[in-house]
Amino acid sequence: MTAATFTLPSPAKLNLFLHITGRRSDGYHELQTLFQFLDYGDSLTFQGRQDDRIVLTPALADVPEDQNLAVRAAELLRRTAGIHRGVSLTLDKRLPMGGGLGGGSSNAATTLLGLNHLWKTGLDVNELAELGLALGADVPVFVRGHAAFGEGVGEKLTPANPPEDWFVVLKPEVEISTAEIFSQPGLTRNTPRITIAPAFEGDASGYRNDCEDVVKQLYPEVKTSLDWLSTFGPARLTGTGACIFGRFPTEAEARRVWASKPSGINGFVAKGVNLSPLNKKLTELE
Ligand SMILES: C[C@](O)(CO)[C@H](O)COP(=O)(O)OP(=O)(O)OC[C@H]1O[C@@H](n2ccc(N)nc2=O)[C@H](O)[C@@H]1O
Ligand SMILES: Nc1ncnc2c1ncn2[C@@H]1O[C@H](COP(=O)(O)OP(=O)(O)OP(=O)(O)O)[C@@H](O)[C@H]1O
Repeated sequence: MTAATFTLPSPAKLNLFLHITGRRSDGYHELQTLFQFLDYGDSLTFQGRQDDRIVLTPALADVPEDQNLAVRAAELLRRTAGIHRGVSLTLDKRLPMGGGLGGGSSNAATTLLGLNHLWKTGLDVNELAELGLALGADVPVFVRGHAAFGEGVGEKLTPANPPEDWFVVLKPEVEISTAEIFSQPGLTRNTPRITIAPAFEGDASGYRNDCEDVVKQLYPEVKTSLDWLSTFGPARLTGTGACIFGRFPTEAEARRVWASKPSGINGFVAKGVNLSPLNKKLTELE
């Protein structure tokens, strides 16, 4: 039975590595990346409505409601499924925006899966992932809900099982636009393609994030935070930044490092998970 009101997680992702292997004729970059989810993120509450309006509260500063990826996902699903139902969405935003944690993409995926459930739209996961891709390159991995090796612009996904380590995630106080980083002349775009075994279970620390050097040059705050976090263990940029993460085998070690961080820098401690908390919760609802 579909409950009238329910809440679903909208987790963060990390790019455990991010290689740029080329550029397509439309300017988009060909990537190879390893996505893993965090057991930390936003949440969305879904409540059916008597009318056909899609309403999101509270509003996000700087994002008009009709451009919010959750609202765009709801409209796209409704149009595709040819239905006329409404919904009230309540967004509990914890993830920093423009941080490389995929918050907007995750909100879109949670909305697609949540409304497929509420409206009994009956689309399968492949159809939902394809719809999601029209909203953003990171949406399909959140829809599928399994850690994955991503290729293309991130939409060709092979399930993976990297170690479920603990992470200290820091958000240096800068805003970084993905478009700005991908348009930098100094970005390397020729990393040789790698092959990883299906269901990769290895350690991503031998690989890198190709955006890191450019981001560190443009944003010294990111370099300072990375230099500090690297003194405790492997540390890296996620996506095009601004967030960086350090990897630790235990929660206790991650929390010890977190406790010693310089004042004035935000972030959180979270566990890396290969099954998305979203898909786990949906299974319980169904
Ligand atoms: C960096 C990643 O987070 C890695 O997971 C994603 O590839 C970002 O993908 P996304 O959120 O869909 O990116 P958007 O914010 O829509 O992209 C903004 C702009 O970045 C550039 N862009 C983005 C992704 C990509 N593979 N190549 C690009 O060149 C394009 O100019 C695009 O217009
Ligand atoms: N629901 C939403 N949550 C966050 N950002 C949104 C949302 N809807 C639209 N946006 C817009 O999308 C932009 C990117 O937000 P997001 O949090 O996904 O960035 P990101 O973490 O850098 O993502 P990525 O790693 O996919 O590049 C924001 O700056 C904002 O303008």
